[in-house]
Amino acid sequence: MPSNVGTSGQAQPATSLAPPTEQRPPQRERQGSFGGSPRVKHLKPFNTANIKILLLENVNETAVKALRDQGYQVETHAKALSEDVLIEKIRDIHCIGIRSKTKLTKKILDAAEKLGVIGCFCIGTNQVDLEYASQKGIAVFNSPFSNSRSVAELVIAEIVLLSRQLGDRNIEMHQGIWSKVSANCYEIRGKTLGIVGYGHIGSQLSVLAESMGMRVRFHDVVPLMPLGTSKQVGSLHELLEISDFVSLHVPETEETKNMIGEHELNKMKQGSYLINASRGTVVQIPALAKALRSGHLGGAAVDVFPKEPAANGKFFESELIGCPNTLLTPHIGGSTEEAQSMIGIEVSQALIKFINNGTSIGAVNFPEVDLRAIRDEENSIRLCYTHANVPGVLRQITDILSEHNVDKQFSDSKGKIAYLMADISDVTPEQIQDIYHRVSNTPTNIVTRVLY
Ligand SMILES: NC(=O)c1ccc[n+]([C@@H]2O[C@H](COP(=O)([O-])OP(=O)(O)OC[C@H]3O[C@@H](n4cnc5c(N)ncnc54)[C@H](O)[C@@H]3O)[C@@H](O)[C@H]2O)c1
Ligand SMILES: O=C(O)[C@H](O)COP(=O)(O)O
Repeated sequence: MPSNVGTSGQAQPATSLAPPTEQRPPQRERQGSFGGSPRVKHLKPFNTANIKILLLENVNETAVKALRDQGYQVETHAKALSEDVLIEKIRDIHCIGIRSKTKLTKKILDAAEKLGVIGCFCIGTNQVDLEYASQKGIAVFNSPFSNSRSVAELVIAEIVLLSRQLGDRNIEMHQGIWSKVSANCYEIRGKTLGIVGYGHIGSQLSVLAESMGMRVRFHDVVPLMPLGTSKQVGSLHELLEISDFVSLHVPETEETKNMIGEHELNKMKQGSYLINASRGTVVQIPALAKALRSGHLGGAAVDVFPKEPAANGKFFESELIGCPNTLLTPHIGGSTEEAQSMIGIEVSQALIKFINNGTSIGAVNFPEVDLRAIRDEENSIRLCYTHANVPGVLRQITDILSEHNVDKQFSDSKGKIAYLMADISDVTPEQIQDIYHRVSNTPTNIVTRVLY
């Protein structure tokens, strides 16, 4: 991170921690003063123009604008970058924004010398090595539900399209073939929709499907409140056996990889349909292709694939190409103007709060810590300390801060790391340097930042 946003134990020059007042950006904004409420300090890094942000995969303009408005240097790319280029680019940046295509592996994260925060401008975070990111003190944010409605609406459309074989009729018409059929075409009213994974998308889909007259049953690994008249069933197999449509809405995890293979497809009803808008690895594609070609399944809609092309215009290949009544879409479940705009706003705000204030609320891999606003005093600072979650750390920090006036402090842990925020008042530039130096040299230090 930039000058006053120290990284792994390396002491920063005194000037970067305590710049002369006239060099500071306009950082003091007054809060509305109902009944004389206290003034709050608007924390900002010393020189926001030092903060370099790399946004890939056509992250929405709402985010680009919000981040540029902060004064950060923002570089944008419409596509994902190749591994080699990414390794070069990531070396020097403080924050990266990606969508579902960019894989932030251990190898890539190791190349990132200054990276402090990652924004996934989507729901899924499986493309990031979250555990390794936390070990390196890199916080990861996403947008947990801004595109859920878009995915649910797409699935509703697909249910209707599949049960009327509209994909195939449309292809035929474009080939000049008139083929008016009603055999094996159905209304969706009264049919059973089986939802696997009843989270943000699954539950939204449940409400929409019931409003179309469907009967909804779902399977989830945790007991959840059924919406409307839907019901949770005891097992995946039970759901597969009773459903006319099965729609998958689980995250990519070790448990969901290859969750739907030959055995599961055989459990599904003759002529039923499978929809996958979750992650490509959840379904075994050769087994699905076989079930479609044999006529055991009546059709499928697939939006996500184990291997997806890196960019528009690149070649796509799959065993599903040419299968009967099979709708293939290029991972567009969340690709609507509304969703992308909301995601841009939500994730950029989380990144700004983390960079400027240290707030980790909403991070997927980090303890969630926040403090109320810091007092608007010239010599007050905020210490943000990411450290190994081992006994005795707080005692060391208390020792270091014991000579100072700690206004407030909060810390929390998640797995192997912990995160502490402390607001300290009446500190001189020399004392700030000393605090930074001593905290960042503790043996448990991962990242120490001082904000003012
Ligand atoms: N196609 C797209 O463009 C698109 C868009 C958004 C999200 N997604 C994918 O959809 C997934 C689901 O999104 P969401 O917002 O509903 O997530 P969510 O976290 O709100 O819900 C996921 C649900 O799956 C359940 N679950 C986890 N493991 C399970 C298992 N083994 N068996 C059954 N249930 C299990 C969880 O308990 C949870 O209720 C995301 O993780 C993402 O990968 C795809
Ligand atoms: O995880 C998600 O939100 C979806 O898979 C959408 O990803 P995208 O932003 O790459 O379209």
